[in-house]
Amino acid sequence: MENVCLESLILKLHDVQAVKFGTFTLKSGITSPIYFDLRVIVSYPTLMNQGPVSSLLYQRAKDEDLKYSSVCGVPYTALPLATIICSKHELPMLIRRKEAKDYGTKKIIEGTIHPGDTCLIIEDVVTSGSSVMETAQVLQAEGLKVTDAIVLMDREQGGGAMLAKRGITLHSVISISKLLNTLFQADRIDSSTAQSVCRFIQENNTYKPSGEEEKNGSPATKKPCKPTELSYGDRAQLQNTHPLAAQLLRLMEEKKTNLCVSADMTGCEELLQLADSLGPQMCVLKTHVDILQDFSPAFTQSLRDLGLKHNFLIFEDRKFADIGNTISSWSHIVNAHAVPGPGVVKGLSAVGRPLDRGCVLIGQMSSQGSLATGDYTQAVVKMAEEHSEFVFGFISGSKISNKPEFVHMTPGVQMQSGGDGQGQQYSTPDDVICKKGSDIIIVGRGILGASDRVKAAAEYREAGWNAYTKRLNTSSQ
Ligand SMILES: O=c1ccn([C@@H]2O[C@H](COP(=O)(O)O)[C@@H](O)[C@H]2O)c(=O)[nH]1
Repeated sequence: MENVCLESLILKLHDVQAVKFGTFTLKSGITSPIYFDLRVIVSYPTLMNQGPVSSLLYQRAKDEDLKYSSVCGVPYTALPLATIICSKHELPMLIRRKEAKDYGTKKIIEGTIHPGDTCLIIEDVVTSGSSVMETAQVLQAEGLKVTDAIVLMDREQGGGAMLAKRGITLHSVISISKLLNTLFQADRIDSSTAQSVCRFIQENNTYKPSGEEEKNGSPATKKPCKPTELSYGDRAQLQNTHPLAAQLLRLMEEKKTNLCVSADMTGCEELLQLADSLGPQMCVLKTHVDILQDFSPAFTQSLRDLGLKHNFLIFEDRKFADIGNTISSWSHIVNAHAVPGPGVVKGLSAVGRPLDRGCVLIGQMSSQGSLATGDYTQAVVKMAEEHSEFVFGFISGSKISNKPEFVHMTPGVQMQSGGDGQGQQYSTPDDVICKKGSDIIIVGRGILGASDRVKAAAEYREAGWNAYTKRLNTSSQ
């Protein structure tokens, strides 16, 4: 099924308000942040007919190579869809009545029934799967076989698993994940709406597997709703992305690197040589200039020149935690603890913003026993969101904000997990980027301690990038 076609259908469904976001009370009494009203599509003939709905439903059955002799739409919304499919492809149709007539034939199924034949069910939206099941039972009572159902929109709330348990395979044209991703990427919804819908879907699964199934894995278990991961390049283009974060994400995509080298050394010359030799491998060079014994303003200029030469940003890891009237204005990125309160960000921003600098807040630390956890980390995320004109990301062990405009940078990375015996805790590039959802690996001694630093940096770069592409590929769709 062509993606472009699917995406254009999703946008059209949103245009005609067949998909709505807000607060809706469902038949069950549950409050949902999303509502589907596909009944409206009957008023849009191009959407129904030449438009993609009926053709995509038919195509889905074709893609699965399903064998069936008749088609039955679940009343009422799917009735006209089944009609279009059957008339276009010259297939016999069956109509299920909601109530049997109390006169004449008293039939509940209209059309010619050939017991033993297979009937394909068509449905507009599936939540629990009960409507598909009711129709299947009526058809089965007439001697028909029902093995598959095609649905335009699967809410991914357990309908597929329930039907699978009863021998019916559900094939969906649009998954909720695909819908959310398409609308998000088209700027129709923001990331917090996408996240809240996902949460709702995950927390409101209608299928309760039996104890035995839980042990053995429930039938047709799907990947949970999860918005598709945006690439670094896509995130650079988001409206809310800070200009410095956009520059960083763009250069990461271009250079294919998410490696930040932590240049913890005491001599300017050695540091400049390192920056020059590792420049092609990294997106950021992190410094601790307070440990440089021969620091001078000329050094910062040379470092900036190398940044331009190799297209990397400079991050001075000063970890400001004061009232905020001091800042190193020569580095692109600074970081701060949130402990002093928002004043630290305001102070740094007063100097840094006019120079197009940006700040990352320390949300978590890699050191053993760190107090930056739980509510503290959440408070840091809130502070970042409230000061996103200057704060564009975090130092953290994992992704701590779902907003794709924020960049996560993780220290404590080596090829083998473990520790340095002095409190530093190491995770691998794959753990940090793929499993924990961070964006940038910060590597110090893993590279500085290697006999061949260029080779080691290339290996970390490759490991970090592979973990990122793996993450992109394993996200839904
Ligand atoms: O939580 C934190 C915050 C910052 N760092 C800094 O990262 C590097 C890590 O160096 P390695 O040699 O790779 O251990 C270092 O500059 C720290 O100051 C951190 O480790 N943890």
